[in-house]
Amino acid sequence: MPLDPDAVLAAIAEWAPGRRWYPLKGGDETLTLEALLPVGDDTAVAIVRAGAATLQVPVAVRDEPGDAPIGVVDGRWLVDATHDAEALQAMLRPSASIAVDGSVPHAPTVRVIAGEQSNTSAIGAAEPAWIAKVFRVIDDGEHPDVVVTGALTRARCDRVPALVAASRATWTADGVERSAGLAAVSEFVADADDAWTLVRDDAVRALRGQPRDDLALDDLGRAVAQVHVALAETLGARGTDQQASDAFVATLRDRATWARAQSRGALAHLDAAIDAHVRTLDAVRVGLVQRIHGDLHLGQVLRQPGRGYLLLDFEGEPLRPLAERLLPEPTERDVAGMLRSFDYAAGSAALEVGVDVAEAADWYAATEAAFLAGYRSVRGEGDAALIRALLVDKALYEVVYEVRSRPDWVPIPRSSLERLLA
Ligand SMILES: Nc1ncnc2c1ncn2[C@@H]1O[C@H](COP(=O)(O)OP(=O)(O)O)[C@@H](O)[C@H]1O
Ligand SMILES: O=P(O)(O)O[C@H]1O[C@H](CO)[C@@H](O[C@H]2O[C@H](CO)[C@@H](O)[C@H](O)[C@H]2O)[C@H](O)[C@H]1O
Repeated sequence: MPLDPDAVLAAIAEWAPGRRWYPLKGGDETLTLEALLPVGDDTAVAIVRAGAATLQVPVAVRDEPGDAPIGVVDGRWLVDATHDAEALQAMLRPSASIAVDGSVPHAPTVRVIAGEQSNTSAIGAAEPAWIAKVFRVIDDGEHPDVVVTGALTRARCDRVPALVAASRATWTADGVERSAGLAAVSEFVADADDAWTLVRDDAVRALRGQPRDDLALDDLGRAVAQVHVALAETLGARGTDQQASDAFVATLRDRATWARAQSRGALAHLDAAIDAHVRTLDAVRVGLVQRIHGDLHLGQVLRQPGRGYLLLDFEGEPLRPLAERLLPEPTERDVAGMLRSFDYAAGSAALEVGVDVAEAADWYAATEAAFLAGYRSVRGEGDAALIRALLVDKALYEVVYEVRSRPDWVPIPRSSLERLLA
């Protein structure tokens, strides 16, 4: 039975603003339906316009609400198709409006992973198991996660889960043809530990003087460097001339301006220090640029017994426009991202233990040294002045991220900035 577009949109408009992945937090935007792409019986992908964002909402009609009901349409349940094995796999197969590169082994059941995600990921209990990441905010053009993970998979780099398949849709909105990536399916890394938990717990134990395991963070440094080498080999690296270097540095200045405007006063006491920092950017130079991770932090890293550390989620920073996230960047940005994450682990551990973050200084220094030693064993870690500028850049971004998402954590990046800018 064809779905009634008006009824589908009405149900989605009620439900979507309450989802973690919903990008606009005001809640009073008018949603419009750009397309409803059928992908089988009673299943469709709704392409929804919400403010400046385009959202993907896969839906199915069922007799029962299941564990992810959206609303009632024509007396039946409209459900979130990412939670439904049959419907999810229908959208991972080619259809009239959806092209799929690769093929996904059949899974009798799927399980959506819980947590604070920008997208929705479901594990398919197939042989071998896979994880499908369904992008929620979609945009025209290549999806960075698909481009980068695809290149690393083709290069047989085992520091990322292999890309199994990727889907993209084409539709027409207001007479204009649009085409965007919808989902990426990757090898599921079983029995893996999340590196944020490992490293943060290690910081807590260090602050409490408790016995600790060796986390072998030199292997994490090697993993990041191996990914950088593989990306340069597959997608290319190029030198920058003065003009390109200046243009990059200008983006750091713009980001500082953006962060000040978006930080709801959280950076007001650092006004003079940020001004002084912005002036020092004149001396910063960028050498090589290439595709990088772009939002590297410990939450994007898994450790699998016997395999070591692996990197996930090459989408770049979710608060940045997609076009910017596709640009080549200095690898120093990823090195700085990981160092910021160690500092976050220290800040979060200090909050838990109830001590000043200064007490974690030795832990931080040893953690940074292990990571950088591993990185350096594969390739040079880069330009120190650029890394410092990118540490500040990331901490400024993090203040905005925390103001919007986790106000209790604003003090973590803000106290880092106070130290970095002192
Ligand atoms: N290939 C994988 N194998 C095992 N777990 C994974 C895999 N990919 C993602 N995960 C888990 O899913 C979480 C979210 O994945 P991620 O790609 O970071 O999504 P998002 O962009 O929505 O944050 C990760 O932190 C990790 O715990
Ligand atoms: O994982 P995402 O791509 O959605 O990244 C966003 O959320 C991250 C938090 O989940 C945020 O990372 C910040 O918090 C981490 C601890 O939770 C910390 O390890 C990172 O260093 C810190 O930047 C990331 O900035 C944001 O883009």
